[in-house]
Amino acid sequence: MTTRIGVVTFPGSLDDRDAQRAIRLAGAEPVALWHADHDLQGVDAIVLPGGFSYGDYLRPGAIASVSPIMAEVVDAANKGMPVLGICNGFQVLVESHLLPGGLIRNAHQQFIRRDQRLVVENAGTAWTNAFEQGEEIVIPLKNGDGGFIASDEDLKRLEGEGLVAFRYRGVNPNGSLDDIAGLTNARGNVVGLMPHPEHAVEPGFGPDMPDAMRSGVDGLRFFESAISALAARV
Ligand SMILES: NC(=O)CC[C@H](N)C(=O)O
Repeated sequence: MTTRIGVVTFPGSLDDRDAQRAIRLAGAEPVALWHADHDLQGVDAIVLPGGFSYGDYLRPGAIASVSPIMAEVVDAANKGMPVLGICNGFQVLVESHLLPGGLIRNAHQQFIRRDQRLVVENAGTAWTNAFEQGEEIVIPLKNGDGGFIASDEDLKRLEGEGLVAFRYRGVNPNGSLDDIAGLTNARGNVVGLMPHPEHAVEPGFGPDMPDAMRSGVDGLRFFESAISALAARV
């Protein structure tokens, strides 16, 4: 049976269609979910996409975190459903307390767009199992509020328990603590990151890849990871 992965659209979501397309290219069926509904339509996994949900009012992700659909997403995540938050989706996960810490204005106060090198620090999650531990990947980054912050206590726990899923390599583009680009929960089903895997799923349309050894489709493996994590479960 085809894996069905839901993509939530909030008012102000921008990358929901790209996420749906990435899911399709990875071999799963994308299912459109609406922020005002309480219905997850029986999906197997969920993506919270990038954008500016509710105009980033209050704080990015803050209003989305209390939208009707998020009550269902939090419940499903707590029961083990794979949930991926991309950029604004990561901000929503943090605001929903599914992941710790916060995301604040980039240290240089500018919106940034770049093809970003990352290290996969935890290849044991539902969204990263197709990678090698310590593998370097390149996917686009584009945000204004990507600076990861956390209390000393949370940071110590994240580092100590291997919950840092991705770290920036080369350049720390936004002043994130410990170069943190993405996190996982302890169970490995909830992952959030600032860069955008759904924009690196097709050769020629993703990051500019000067290195001939690279394909530009590193993002596809996030979605393939979830498909195989779900297949292994049944
Ligand atoms: N690309 C995005 O998802 C943008 C996220 C967020 N609203 C920001 O600017 O930080």
